[in-house]
Amino acid sequence: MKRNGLFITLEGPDGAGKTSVLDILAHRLEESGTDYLRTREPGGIRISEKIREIILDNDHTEMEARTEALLYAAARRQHLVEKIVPALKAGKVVLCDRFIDSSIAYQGAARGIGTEEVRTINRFAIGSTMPDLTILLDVPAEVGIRRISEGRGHEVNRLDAEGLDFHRKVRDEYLRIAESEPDRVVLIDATGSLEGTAEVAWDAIKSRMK
Ligand SMILES: Nc1ncnc2c1ncn2[C@@H]1O[C@H](COP(=O)(O)OP(=O)(O)O)[C@@H](O)[C@H]1O
Ligand SMILES: Cc1cn([C@H]2C[C@H](O)[C@@H](COP(=O)(O)OP(=O)(O)O)O2)c(=O)[nH]c1=O
Repeated sequence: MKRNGLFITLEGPDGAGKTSVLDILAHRLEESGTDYLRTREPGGIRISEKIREIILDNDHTEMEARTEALLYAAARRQHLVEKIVPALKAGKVVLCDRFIDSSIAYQGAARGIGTEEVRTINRFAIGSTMPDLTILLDVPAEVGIRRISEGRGHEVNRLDAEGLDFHRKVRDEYLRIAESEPDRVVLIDATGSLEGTAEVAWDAIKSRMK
C-alpha cells in the first residue's frame, strides 16, 4: 500500500497510562497544527465496536482462546481498512491505542496460544500495514493493576479481570517484542509521572515526523 502518513501505535499492559498519554499527545499534535487521527482497538468503528463488546463482555466466560484471538484479528482488519488506511493515504498521523502487539502479548503469550500462531493470523488480517512507530509504555503488572483499581470510572472487563500471572506474561512478551524490533518499538519506562512519560513519547514522535 502506498501511504504518506505516519502510523503510530501505543502499547503496554492495562493501566500503563496509554489513554492518559494519548490525551497529551493528541493535544500536542493539535497545537502543532498536525493533521491527525486518534483511534483505539478493539473498536473505533461500528462493526469493530460490536466485536469489542462480544470479546470484553464479563458474561462470556466460555470464550475459547483462539476464538478470542480471531475476534481481535477480525476487529483489527475492519478497523484498519475502514479507518486507518484511508487516514494514512490522506497523509495523516494516526495514533492508535493498541494494535497487533497486544494480540501477540495477550493472546499469544498470556493466553498461551503461541506467539507465532497469533502472528500468522494477524498477518492475514493486516497484510503489510505495520506501524512505523510503536510506543511501548512499560510498567510492572502490579503497578498497572493498582492504577486501574484506584482509578475512578474504569470498568473492569474480561481481560482486566485476569490474575497477576497473566498480566506478568503480557509485560514480559512486550519486552521481548521491544528487544527484537528496536527500530520500530520505543520502550518507555512509564512508572514515573504522566507528564514525564508523555514528554519522552512526544520526543519519539517528533523525531519521526521530521
Ligand atoms: N504516570 C502515571 N502515574 C500515576 N497514575 C497514572 C499514570 N498514568 C496514568 N495513570 C492513572 O492510571 C489509570 C490508568 O491509566 P490509563 O491512561 O487509563 O491506562 P491504560 O489506557 O494504559 O489502561 C488512570 O486512573 C490514570 O489516571
Ligand atoms: C487489541 C487487543 C486488546 N486486548 C485486551 C487488552 C485490554 O485488556 C482489552 C482492551 O480493553 P480496554 O478497556 O481498551 O483496555 P486499555 O484501556 O487497557 O487498552 O483488550 C487483547 O487482549 N488483545 C488485543 O489484540
